[in-house]
Amino acid sequence: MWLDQTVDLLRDGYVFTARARRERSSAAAAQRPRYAVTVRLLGRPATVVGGADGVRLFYDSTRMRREGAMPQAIARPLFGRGAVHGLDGEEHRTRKRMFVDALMDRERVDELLELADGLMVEALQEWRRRGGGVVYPTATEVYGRAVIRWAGIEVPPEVEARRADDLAVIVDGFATPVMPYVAAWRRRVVCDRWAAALVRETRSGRRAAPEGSVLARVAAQRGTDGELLDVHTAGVELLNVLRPTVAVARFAAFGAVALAEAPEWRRRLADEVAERGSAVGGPLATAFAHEVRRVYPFVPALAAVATRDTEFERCPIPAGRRVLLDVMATNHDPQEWPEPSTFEPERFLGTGAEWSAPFVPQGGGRPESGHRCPGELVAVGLLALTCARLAELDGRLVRGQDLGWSWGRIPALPRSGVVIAVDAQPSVG
Ligand code: HEM
Repeated sequence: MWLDQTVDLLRDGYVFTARARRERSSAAAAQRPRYAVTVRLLGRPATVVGGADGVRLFYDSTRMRREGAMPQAIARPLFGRGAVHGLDGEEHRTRKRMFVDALMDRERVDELLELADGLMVEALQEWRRRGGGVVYPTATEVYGRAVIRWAGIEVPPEVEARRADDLAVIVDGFATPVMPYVAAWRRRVVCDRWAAALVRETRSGRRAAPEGSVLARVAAQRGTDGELLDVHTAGVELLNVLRPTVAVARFAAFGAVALAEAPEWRRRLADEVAERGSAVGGPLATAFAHEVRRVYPFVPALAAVATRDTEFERCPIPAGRRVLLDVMATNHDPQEWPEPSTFEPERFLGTGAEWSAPFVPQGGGRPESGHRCPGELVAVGLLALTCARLAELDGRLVRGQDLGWSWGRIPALPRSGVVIAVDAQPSVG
């Protein structure tokens, strides 16, 4: 068996699978599989799949499980111990229903988006006063404050800001040795304690959580045995709503870059806000957000384990083999996406492409019945309103900043955070 490639994965990040495919399949170029390549990670072989067929295989729960798929060294700091991400079968269905009920209710999500929009307008007014600002930290704080309040967690504003920062540090460092990873773990411990205390206080009646709020739901959540989840696990799941919402700020930074590179879309989005009198839920801004999620890097790959012998592109996958879904390559598959490198939001205008098999920025299949992300309404809504407000702001990128990112650093982010200058204008909103 060939050498372990875990170090290559840490070094190559997003381009690891592409590089592995190129190196392994050059000998058989005529018969080159589109996705299938077997790599060796953490001492075990793993087979890469992708494209629409790969997505169908990966989300076939009769052939794949999640338990043991993600290395604990990554899953623990990012998702927390006992999180929904690693569950299977009835246990997963029971836990997942809570997320789907809380996060896929359009009316409730609209309340979150309106709250976030109000905070975003305030933040951008402050930018106007100061002559500009930086997209990533601003979006981190706005999304953090909004989701904490919407989740039914009443805490002082400085705690909202601190927790938003903690959660952003977890996302930033979970896959990057050494200092970012240590920082991520430190913040994980702090956030776990905080979230467990919120659950404990809610259960004991010392804290009021509005009915139907995320906090009320996690505090009341039961396992398949009918018992309340232990406070640690309930807290972990509370954070599994807050943390990824804050992480949408990474897409916001990329969205700001995309807007700067597409002046025509900037005009269209600004006009849409003016016509609709709202930045929430605009069809053009929503299509723009989908295209940002398709084009820019966030999740590189997902992991499962085969539960029985199967195959992909004639490559045998024995039971027990780790399987990686190549998210980045699937979102850029030239057989599925014409001119995949071109930024073109029209692909998502009234086409339903956001529900097509090869669109997997937040996983594939159905959120109700599989592991697909239940937070897409939230993520797309926040990203769309942010792009719409930035379009309306009509700022410009500050020259000389480093908008590049490292393909080796997961998750990616433009290095400058995206610095925007704004001319003094009368305030709107
Ligand atoms: C930054 C934008 C986001 C990205 C890129 C993202 C991506 C993903 C991906 C790739 C998965 C795994 C899918 C799978 O394993 O098959 C996932 C799962 C999940 N996401 Fe998101 N997500 C985002 C935002 C959100 C938001 C805003 C929420 C909550 C408000 C959320 C909550 C979850 C939860 C609870 C799961 C676990 C689902 C399960 O295992 O059944 N995510 N997300």
